[in-house]
Amino acid sequence: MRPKVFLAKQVPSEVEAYIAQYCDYRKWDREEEIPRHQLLEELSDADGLLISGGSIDQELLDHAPKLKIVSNVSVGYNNFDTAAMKARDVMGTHTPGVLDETVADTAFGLILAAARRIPELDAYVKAGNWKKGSDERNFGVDVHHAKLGIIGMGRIGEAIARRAKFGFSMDVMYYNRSRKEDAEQKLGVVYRSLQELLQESDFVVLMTPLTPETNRLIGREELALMKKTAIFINTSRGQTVDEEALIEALEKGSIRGAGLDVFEQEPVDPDNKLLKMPNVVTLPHIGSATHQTRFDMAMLAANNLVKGVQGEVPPNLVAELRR
Ligand SMILES: NC(=O)C1=CN([C@@H]2O[C@H](COP(=O)(O)OP(=O)(O)OC[C@H]3O[C@@H](n4cnc5c(N)ncnc54)[C@H](OP(=O)(O)O)[C@@H]3O)[C@@H](O)[C@H]2O)C=CC1
Ligand SMILES: O=C(O)C(=O)[C@@H](O)[C@H](O)[C@H](O)CO
Repeated sequence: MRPKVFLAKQVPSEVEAYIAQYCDYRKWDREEEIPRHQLLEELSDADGLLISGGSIDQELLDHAPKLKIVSNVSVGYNNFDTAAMKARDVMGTHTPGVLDETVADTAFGLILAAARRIPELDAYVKAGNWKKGSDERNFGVDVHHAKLGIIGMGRIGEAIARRAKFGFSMDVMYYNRSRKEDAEQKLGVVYRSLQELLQESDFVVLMTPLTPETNRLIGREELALMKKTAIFINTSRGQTVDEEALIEALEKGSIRGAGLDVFEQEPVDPDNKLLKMPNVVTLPHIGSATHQTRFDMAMLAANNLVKGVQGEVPPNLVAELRR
C-alpha cells in the first residue's frame, strides 16, 4: 500500500509531482496557515506530514496514530517537541544548508540598510524632501573595516562571516557554546565570550537557533554591554531577544539602530513600537525567501518526507532524534 501524507504547506508543482510518485497525498491549498483543528483531523490516517512552523506537540501526535515523520520546510525546528516525538518514535527533519547563502544575503542586507539608513532615506527622497546637494543629517556609518560580532557561528553564521571578511574587510568575531577552530582558520574569525563580543562589536548579528537556552539570550543586560554606536541585527527567531528591552535600548539611544527579520509575534503587531522607529529596519521574516531557495527547501523537505514514510532514515533528521 502507498503511504499517505499530508502537505500542510503549499509546495511548487514539481515538488508535488515528486511526492505523488511515491505517496498518496492530501494538501492544504491556501496561503494562510491551516487551522489547527483541521490539521489534527487530516492526520488521523497520515504516515507523513510536511509543514512549516506549526507546533508538533503531544496533542498533535495524539491525533496522528500512524505518523512516522514530520518534515519541516525550514532549518529552524523550534516548533518540534522533540521529547514527545522521540517517545512516540516519530522522526523529524529540517532543511539545513540549502538556504545558507540566501539568509546570509538577507542578514547582510539588513547590516547595510541599517548602517547607511537606506529605507529611511528612500522614503525621504520619495517624499520630495531632498532639497539640497548633501545634507550631513543623512550620513550613515561605515560597514567596511568595522567590527562584526556573530552570535551563532553555524552554517549561516559562516556564510555571513565570509561576506564580512572577504567582501567588506571586516574584523569578525563570534560566540558559540563551543569553538569552531576550522572556521577560525578558514575565515580568520576570532572567538570571544558573549560579553566581550557585545562590548567590542560595531555590528552584532544574532544567528542561533531558538532553544530553551537562547530564549531571550539578548536582554537588558546584554544590550547594555553594547556600544552606543552599535547596530543590532536579528535574523534568528524573535524570541531570542527580549523585545521590550530592545525597544527600551533604542528609545534611550543606548544602541544606534537595529535590523530585524524576526519578531516575538509574527506577523508583527502594526502598533509595535519598533515599526515607528526610523533607525530600525524591518522585514517580514523573509530570510530564505527567494524563489530558488524556497524551491530547494521544498524539494529537500519532500525528499526527507518520502524517505521517512518509506521506512528509511531521512538525511536531515534533526540531531535530537538521531539514534
Ligand atoms: N530569518 C530567517 O528567515 C531564518 C532564520 N533561521 C534561523 O537561524 C538558525 C540557525 O541556522 P543554521 O545556521 O543553519 O544553524 P546551525 O545549527 O548550523 O548553527 C547554529 C549555531 O548556533 C550556535 N548555538 C546554539 N546554541 C547556542 C547557545 N545557547 N549560545 C550560543 N550559540 C549557540 C551553535 O554552536 P554551539 O552548538 O557550539 O553553541 C551553532 O554554531 C535556525 O535555527 C533558524 O532559527 C534560519 C533560516 C532562515
Ligand atoms: O528556515 C528557517 O528556519 C526559517 O526561518 C525560514 O527559512 C522559513 O522560511 C520560515 O520558517 C518559514 O517557512
